[in-house]
Amino acid sequence: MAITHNLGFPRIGAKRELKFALEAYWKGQSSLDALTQVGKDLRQRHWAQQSALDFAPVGDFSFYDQVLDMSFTLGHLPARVKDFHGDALDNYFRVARGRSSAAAEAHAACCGGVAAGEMTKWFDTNYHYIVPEFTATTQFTLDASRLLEQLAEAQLQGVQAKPVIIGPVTYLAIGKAKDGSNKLALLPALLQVYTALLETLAAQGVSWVQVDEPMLVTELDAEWQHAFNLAYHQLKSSRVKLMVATYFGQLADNQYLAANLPVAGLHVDAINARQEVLPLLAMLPAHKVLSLGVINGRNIWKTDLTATLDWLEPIAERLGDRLWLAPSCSLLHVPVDLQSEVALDSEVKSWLAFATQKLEELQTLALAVNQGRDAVKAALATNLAAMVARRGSQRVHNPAVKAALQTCTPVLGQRQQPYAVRSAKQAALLKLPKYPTTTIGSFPQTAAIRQARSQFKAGTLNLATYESAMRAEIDRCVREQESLGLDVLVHGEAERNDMVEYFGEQLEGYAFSQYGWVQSYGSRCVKPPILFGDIRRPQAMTVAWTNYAQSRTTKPMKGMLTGPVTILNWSFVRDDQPRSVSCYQLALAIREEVLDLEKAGIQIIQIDEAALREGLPLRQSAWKDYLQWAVASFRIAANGVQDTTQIHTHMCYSEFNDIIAAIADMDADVITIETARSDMELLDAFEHFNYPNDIGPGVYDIHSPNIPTQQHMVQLMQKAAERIPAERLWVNPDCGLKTRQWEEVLPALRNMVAAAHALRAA
Ligand SMILES: Nc1nc2c(c(=O)[nH]1)N[C@@H](CNc1ccc(C(=O)N[C@@H](CCC(=O)N[C@@H](CCC(=O)N[C@@H](CCC(=O)O)C(=O)O)C(=O)O)C(=O)O)cc1)CN2
Ligand code: MET
Ligand SMILES: [Zn+2]
Repeated sequence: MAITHNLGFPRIGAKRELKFALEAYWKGQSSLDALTQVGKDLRQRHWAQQSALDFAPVGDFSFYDQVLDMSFTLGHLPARVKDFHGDALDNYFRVARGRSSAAAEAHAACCGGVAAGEMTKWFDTNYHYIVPEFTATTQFTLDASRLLEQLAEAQLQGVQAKPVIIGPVTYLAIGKAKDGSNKLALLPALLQVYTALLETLAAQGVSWVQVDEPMLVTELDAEWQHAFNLAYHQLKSSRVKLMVATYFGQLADNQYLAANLPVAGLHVDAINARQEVLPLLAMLPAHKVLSLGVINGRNIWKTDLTATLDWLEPIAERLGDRLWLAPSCSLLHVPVDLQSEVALDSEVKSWLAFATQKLEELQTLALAVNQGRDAVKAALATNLAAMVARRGSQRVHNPAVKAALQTCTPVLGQRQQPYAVRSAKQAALLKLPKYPTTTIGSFPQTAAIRQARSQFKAGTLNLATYESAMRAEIDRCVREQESLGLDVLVHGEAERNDMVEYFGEQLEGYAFSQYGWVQSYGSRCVKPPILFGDIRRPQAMTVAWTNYAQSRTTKPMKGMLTGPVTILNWSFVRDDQPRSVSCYQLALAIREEVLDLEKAGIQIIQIDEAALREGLPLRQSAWKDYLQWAVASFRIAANGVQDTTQIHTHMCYSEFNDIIAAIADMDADVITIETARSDMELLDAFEHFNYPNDIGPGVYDIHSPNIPTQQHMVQLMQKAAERIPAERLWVNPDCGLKTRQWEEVLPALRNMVAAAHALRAA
C-alpha cells in the first residue's frame, strides 16, 4: 500500500485572507485576536482540504515566514531583539519587518524601533525568507509552543499529523555568519535543541516528522557532507521517525549520502530527478521508506497521470509498503484552487492544476497504485484527454513564431559599434551632466491607483476613465521629477499591476489568472502569468504610455521594459519545451517593443533583468549553459537599436562576483544595481573585472522606510568613485519605489539630487 502525504500547503488563503488580515492588523485596524483567528480558520480549512491524505503537514502555516518560525522554535533571534517584551506575535513581526503594528506602538521607546531581518531568496524560487543570523556565541533554546499548538489543533480535527521542520544542516547553511565565524561549529549545540524538539513531538504521539533538507540538492563540500552524517547520527535515537525531505533538484553526488542517512524515510524530487530514482532504489537500505515527489510543486500543469503510472508501477511493485507518494515540494509555490478561476479560458483551464487539484491527482495516482488503474479509470481517461488536447492545440503552436526563431542568430544581439563609440554619440545627443540622476522605474503604487485598476477590471470603471486616471498619475510623476531636478525621467509604472504580469497580459501565448496568487514575502504576493504557448506580440505594449509621458517633459523619458529572462523566471512556464526556447521567443517580442520605442523617438530604454541572477541553477555545473542562453536572450531583446539609443538594464540582487563576465557580455550602456546596503562592496566585482560600461550603484535603500541623508549618499558615491571612474557613474536608488509612500520618496530623492549636485561641485 502506497501512503500519500503532502510537504506543505499554501497558507495565504484562496482569496488572500491571510494577507488582508495581516495588513489590517499592522495598520491597527484589527485586533490580535482577529488575526490569530484567521490563522486558525485557514489551518482548519487547509487540513480539511487535505483530509484524503494519509498524512497532512502541520507547522507549514506561518504568519510571515517558515524560516523565521524555525528561528523562534530554536530560540535563535538576533541579539538586537532579545530584550523585547510584550506579545510574542508582535515580537515576531518586529523581527520580520522592523516594527510590529500600530497597536504595539506603546513599546516604541523600549523595544519598538529595530532593523528588519535581512531577506533573501529561498533556493531558486521567488519566495523570500528571513535570514538566520549567526555569530560564534550564538545559543539555542527550544520553544516548541507554536508547533505544539498547531499540532493540538490538528489532532483535535482528527488529522493524521506530520509536523514539518527545517532540518539542522539546511538551517545552518541558509543563515549568515555575521562575524565571519564558522557556522558549523554551532552544529552540536543546535542538535541538542533538535533532539529535545523531536522528543517533545514524540511525547505528543507524533509518529513521523518531516525534516526539510533541500541543501542536499546543492553542491556540498566534504565538511557539509560530514555535517549531514553527524546530524542524523545524533538524531537517530529519537522516538519519532524522520522523513528527510529533499526537493528542487537532483541529489547527484549527494545521492549515496542521502540514501544512507540513518533515518526512516527519504523524500526525493521525482520531477527534477526522475532518472535518479532507479539507482536510488538499489542504494536504499531495505528498511527505508522512499517518498517520491511525483506531482510538480513548482508549476501549474496537470500531471500526465498515465505516463507517471507507466513509470511508477514497477517501482511500486518493488517498494510495496515502503512507497510514499507526494508532490515534489511544498505547494507553497503554486496558487490554491483552480476552481476560483471563472474567467480563465476554458481550453487552457482544462490543462491546469493548482494546489487543490494537485492533491486530487496524488489521490488518483495512489488509488491506481493500490487498487489498479481500473479503480480510477474515468479520472485517467479525462486526464489523458487533456494531455492529448494540450499537445496538439493550435493555441500552443504558432508556426510563424517557430519560423522566426529559426532566423534568430547571435547577430541579432550585436550592437552596431562598441560601447566607447556609442557612448560618445549618446553623450553628444543627451548632454547629461556628470553623475546623472535617475530612478529605477516605479513610483508609489498608491491605494487610489490599485483601486482604480480593481474597479476597471471589475467593469465598474470604463476604459477611458481608467486611462485618464493613469495619465493623471503620469502627470504627477513627471511634475514631481521635474521639480526634484532629476536628469532622466520615468513615467512611474502606475498602469502596471506587476512588472511581469503586465507584459504577460499583453502577449499572445500567455494566460493569466484572477486568484492565482503566490506568496513572495510576508503579506506580499505575486500572480505569475501562465506561459502556455508560442509567444507573439500582437501590438505595441508600452509605446502609448511612454509617448504620453515624453510629451509632458523636455527631459529624456526612459522607456521601461521587463527583459525576457525576468519575464521567464517569474512566470509559470511551459514544460513541453526547454526554458531557453521560451526565453528566445520572449526576447524576440521584447526586441520588437524596443524597436518601436526607438522609432517613437525614445532615446533611453531600460530593460529590467531583476531575476537574471536569481535564476542561476542551484548547481554551479549548470550555470554556463543558463548564462549562455540568458545573456543571448537579453542581447537579442536589447541590441537591435542604433548607436544613439542608450540601453539601460537593472538588477536587484547584485552579488555578481562569479557572473560578472556574463553581466559585461550583456553590453548594456548603463546598468543600475542594488548596492546601498553593502556599502558599495558589491562594486568590487565590477572594479576587478574592469567592467567597461556605465554603472548606477544604488545609493538609496528603498526596502527601508528610512530617508537617506545627502551626506550618506555622497559618501556612498565617493566610495563608488574609488572603484569606478566617476565619468561612468550614475546616481539612483537601489530599485523601484512602488512599495514606498510619496511622503518617503520625495525627501529621499531631494537628498539624492542634492548629493549629485554636491559631487559635481567637488
Ligand atoms: N513578479 C514579481 N516578482 C518579484 C518582484 C516583482 O516586482 N514582481 N519583486 C521582488 C519581490 N517584491 C515584491 C514587491 C511588492 C509586491 C506587491 O506589492 N504585491 C502586491 C500585489 C501587486 C499586484 O498585482 N497588484 C494588483 C492589485 C491586486 C489587488 O490586491 N487589488 C485589490 C484592490 C486594491 C487594493 O486594495 O490593494 C483587490 O482587487 O482586492 C494591481 O495593482 O492591479 C501585493 O501583494 O499586494 C510583490 C513582490 C522579487 N520578485
Ligand atoms: N522597473 C522596475 C521598478 O522600478 C524594476 C523593479 S526590479 C524588482 O519597479
Ligand atoms: Zn530592482
